[in-house]
Amino acid sequence: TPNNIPMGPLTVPLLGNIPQLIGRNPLLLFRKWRKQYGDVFSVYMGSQLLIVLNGYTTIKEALVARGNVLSERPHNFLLDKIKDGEGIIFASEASWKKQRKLAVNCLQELGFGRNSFEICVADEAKILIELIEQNADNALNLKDILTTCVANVICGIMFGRRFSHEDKQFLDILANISEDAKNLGNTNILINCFPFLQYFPGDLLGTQIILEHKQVFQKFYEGLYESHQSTLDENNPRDFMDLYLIKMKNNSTLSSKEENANIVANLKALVGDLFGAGTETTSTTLLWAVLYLLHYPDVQEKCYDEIQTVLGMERLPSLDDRSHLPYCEATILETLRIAAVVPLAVPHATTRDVYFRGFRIPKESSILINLDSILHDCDIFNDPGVFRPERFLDSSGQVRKPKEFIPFSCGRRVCIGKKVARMELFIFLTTMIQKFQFLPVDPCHLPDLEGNLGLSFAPKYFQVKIVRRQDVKS
Ligand code: HEM
Repeated sequence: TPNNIPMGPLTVPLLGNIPQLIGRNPLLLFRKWRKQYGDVFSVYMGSQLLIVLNGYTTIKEALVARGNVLSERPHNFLLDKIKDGEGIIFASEASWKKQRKLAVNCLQELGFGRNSFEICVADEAKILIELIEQNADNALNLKDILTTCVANVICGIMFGRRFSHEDKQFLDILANISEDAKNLGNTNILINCFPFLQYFPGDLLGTQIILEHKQVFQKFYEGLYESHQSTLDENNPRDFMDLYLIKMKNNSTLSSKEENANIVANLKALVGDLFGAGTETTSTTLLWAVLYLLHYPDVQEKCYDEIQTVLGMERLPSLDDRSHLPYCEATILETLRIAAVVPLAVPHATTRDVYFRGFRIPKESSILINLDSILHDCDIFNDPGVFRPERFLDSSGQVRKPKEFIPFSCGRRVCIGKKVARMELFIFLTTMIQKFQFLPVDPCHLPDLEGNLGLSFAPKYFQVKIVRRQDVKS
């Protein structure tokens, strides 16, 4: 290929590979193109070059050994419009380092990801059970209940409070996050290549809606910031917002209005990143877990039996039980693998020309980290399309995690919420399985295992029939 850029599928003038991708599942196309062009191939979105990296060895080398030059985030039209402050997820290298370090410090001080944090998760799991209980015996879409409970775990740490399941503003915020996660993937492609499409009447690509949501988020975070600022006690930080404000004040050399505005914009961006990333991903994984349990009732029964043997019906699961519930833990790992909720990670980029595996990755091209190519690699995971928790157990029945299992990515940009996500998945899922049996609404038509790919990979709308375990007829 010209200039040593990786090979890739044939392109159409002006549009690149957009015609092949629109309306298709890119993950399936990428599997095919990997076979044709190898672990490093090119895709063009209009004139924009995307380098797609596949396979464990290639991705590990790119993100760890070459992480210093391949961990930037790309700029694009829509992101630049959405962004106000820096945040972490889409921040570019210079401010990212500072923001990520600060966020990780604050979260660690608050016990995020440590066992002390478990109480927040366990309390929310009890509420989850009550809410499901109220709807047992009916056909139920679990999405809203799960999302609200997962979001409230993050709200506890970020804002020191939880929100009611009937709070209209909160529910709207969560619905907006979910809609954006779904739309951003598709909208991103076209609007970034052809920004003039934003002027087409009728909000053809849903760009306006994304920008309107941004205003709603800003108002929500603004309200929380103001209530924190006006009641801040520097010697007694209550939550992430307090800690961040105190740290920024102590670090600050200037006290100009401009700097204050900057701090507030960065705080809102950071809180938005943690709230968005922490809510959508974990609740979607739980939803996939329930969907797979419908398709694999034997797995559901094995999890239930294990919980019964170790905990019985009354004592709720805690993190200390994790090592005694290896089958349940393996079921969670298998869900993270097969569902691959963030299958293309978050796009990476380069700030200069980089030579990688004999190819040139030109400055400012986007790099897609195809985690799906690892999690569904048949050389690593036999029969990757089959849901089989046993693959994560060794011969003595203990959990065995291959080094290639990286649903949270790896290297400098590795997910900062992975410990907390694993904790939430364990407590929420085992508590639900202990109390309820999940059944298909129509046993002859199981809900689809195909998902929708946006920023995350989410199941299509489905309902489930829930029966209290004490009512299950043996
Ligand atoms: C099942 C749940 C989750 C999955 C599968 C997941 C997966 C990922 C992946 C694949 C990335 C991209 C890494 C890269 O660009 O190479 C990421 C980034 C990130 N995740 Fe998660 N995540 C989950 C939960 C969470 C939670 C609970 C939080 C926080 C509360 C969180 C916060 C973040 C942040 C802030 C980043 C950006 C890191 C950076 O750019 O430096 N995630 N996550």
